[in-house]
Amino acid sequence: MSMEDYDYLFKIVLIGNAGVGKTCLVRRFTQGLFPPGQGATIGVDFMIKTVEIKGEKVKLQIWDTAGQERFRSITQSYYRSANALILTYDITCEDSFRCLPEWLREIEQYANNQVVTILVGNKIDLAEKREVLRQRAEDFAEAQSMLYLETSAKESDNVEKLFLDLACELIREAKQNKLDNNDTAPMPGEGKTISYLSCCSLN
Ligand SMILES: Nc1nc2c(ncn2[C@@H]2O[C@H](COP(=O)(O)OP(=O)(O)OP(=O)(O)O)[C@@H](O)[C@H]2O)c(=O)[nH]1
Repeated sequence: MSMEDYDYLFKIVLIGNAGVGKTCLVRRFTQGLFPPGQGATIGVDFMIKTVEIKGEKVKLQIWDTAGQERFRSITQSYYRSANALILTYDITCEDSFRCLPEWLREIEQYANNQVVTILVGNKIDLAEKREVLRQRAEDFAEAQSMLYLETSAKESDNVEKLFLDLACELIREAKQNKLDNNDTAPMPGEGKTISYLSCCSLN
């Protein structure tokens, strides 16, 4: 019998400006809590959570990177081995949205070209402070062939959905790759689009 206690292992890396809520999203998902007075991440942090999807055990290795510019050279080295990237911004902070093209350049430069990327607008509990309209973010995500989801780490809105839908998509891709026997591996530089995930609707 195998010593491994899971069917799949995926690496998910969170990136985005400082203060958008990456650490809170990870803590909410892995520990079910919203940490009071969450300090800035130094370098990179990581957590593990194993979930069961349709009878298969999926181990998620979740890497939480520091948004601050001065850690960029450390965090870049985590992109390459990522199966999925969660590009996060704060819906109450126009600046964090305006920086997205910069993050996309980082992804293009450092991530592998099969990486699955999802754009997340966090802090939807602060609706009255919203600076980035949902439609604008959806249009941006669509133009970049990314999925889009809005979350609240504080209120636990869409946080489970974010990670579980990603896990479903990664399983689907892993199965597809096995079937294709790598015949249809994307050409270098070719982006990866994913269709929206209804396979694991959990609500
Ligand atoms: N209202 C609200 N506040 C949030 C939410 N998520 C995070 N915050 C707050 O936003 C601040 C930054 O959260 P972090 O999770 O540390 O942000 P980060 O993106 O990990 O920041 P860096 O580690 O510096 O890159 C904290 O004060 C959190 O309490 C949310 O969903 N709603």
